[in-house]
Amino acid sequence: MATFQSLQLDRVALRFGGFKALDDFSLTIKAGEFVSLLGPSGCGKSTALNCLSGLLQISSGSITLDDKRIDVLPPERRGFGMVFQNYALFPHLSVRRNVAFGLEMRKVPKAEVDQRVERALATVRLANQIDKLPGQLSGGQQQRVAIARAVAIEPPLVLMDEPLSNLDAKLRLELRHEIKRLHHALGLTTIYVTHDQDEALSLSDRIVVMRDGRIQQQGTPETLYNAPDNLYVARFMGYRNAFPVRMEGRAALVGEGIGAMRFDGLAMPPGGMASSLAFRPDDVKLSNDGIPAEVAQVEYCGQLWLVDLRTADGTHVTMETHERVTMGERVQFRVAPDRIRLFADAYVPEAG
Ligand SMILES: Nc1ncnc2c1ncn2[C@@H]1O[C@H](COP(=O)(O)OP(=O)(O)OP(=O)(O)O)[C@@H](O)[C@H]1O
Repeated sequence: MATFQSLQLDRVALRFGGFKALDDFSLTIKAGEFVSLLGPSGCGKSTALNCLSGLLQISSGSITLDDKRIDVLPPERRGFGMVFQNYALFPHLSVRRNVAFGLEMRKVPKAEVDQRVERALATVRLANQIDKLPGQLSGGQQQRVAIARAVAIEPPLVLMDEPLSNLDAKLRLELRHEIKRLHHALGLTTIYVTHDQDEALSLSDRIVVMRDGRIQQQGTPETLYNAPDNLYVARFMGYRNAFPVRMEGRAALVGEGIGAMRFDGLAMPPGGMASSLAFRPDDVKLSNDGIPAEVAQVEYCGQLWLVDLRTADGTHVTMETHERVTMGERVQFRVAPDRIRLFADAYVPEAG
């Protein structure tokens, strides 16, 4: 496997006409890391990946691999492995020939090509499908061929653009485990684009949350999950209960009048001004002396119930619980102060 110490993007920008799809994008990736770019559709994830691969030419800034400037090189000279959402296999070539293709392009001797193809296919557990055509394989198997093709060239970096999006839920989970296993087994440095919070959390050493072509926050999955910097990142991390907030002394108030929810003992955001508040459904607990609410809706999800609670002033709070509740029931709930985040940024209703 080709090795390096670090890959650095320094103030990279990419403009399509007057539109900045990527702006002031700086990121350092160490060898062996698994880094996810996470964000909604159109935030610039694929653009960032394509700038790395060389499919897009950056407008300004630089990309360096150790001390070598690579943004000036064409894609084939960068030599990164790529895995796309739509597999991008040659339909008329066998699995063996698909995986061999990149090696043949690099003029690797035939005996070594055979060896490396077989090894790569064994790694993704497809050794017994080597002579099939892509059309004779399931979606999950085709994506494993694409992964084998990417790793067979032993690249310094593997770039994956939503590789699991076209698969059904069960296969997605299976292949997610497979990607994690491969990453550890091969020590692959991987940059992974996704809009799926669970994928990013389960796979990554580090997550980079993007918005409008810029980095909002980067950190370990635990940091982003437990301490998002702002409401935008929080929503991506599952803080489904988000509200505008009013401070009265040290108390945070959500809603109006006597039905307002009151939270005490919360940590203020840096700067000391709070405009919004958020917490996750799994941090809402039923309690005998909490905030009164009525159960407005219950969804059974197998392991738990997803419950829509309506407070006295009509505010809706989503709770995940293992306790059975019924529609119309009157309950009380609590959220531990250390599970509630106050943010400086203003509350905006979620799009869609
Ligand atoms: N060739 C292009 N010409 C003009 N604008 C483009 C082009 N390619 C992408 N864009 C715009 O750049 C922005 C970022 O696109 P990009 O594909 O990187 O987003 P993304 O986060 O990967 O989204 P998705 O998850 O939908 O693929 C979008 O607003 C998109 O419309």
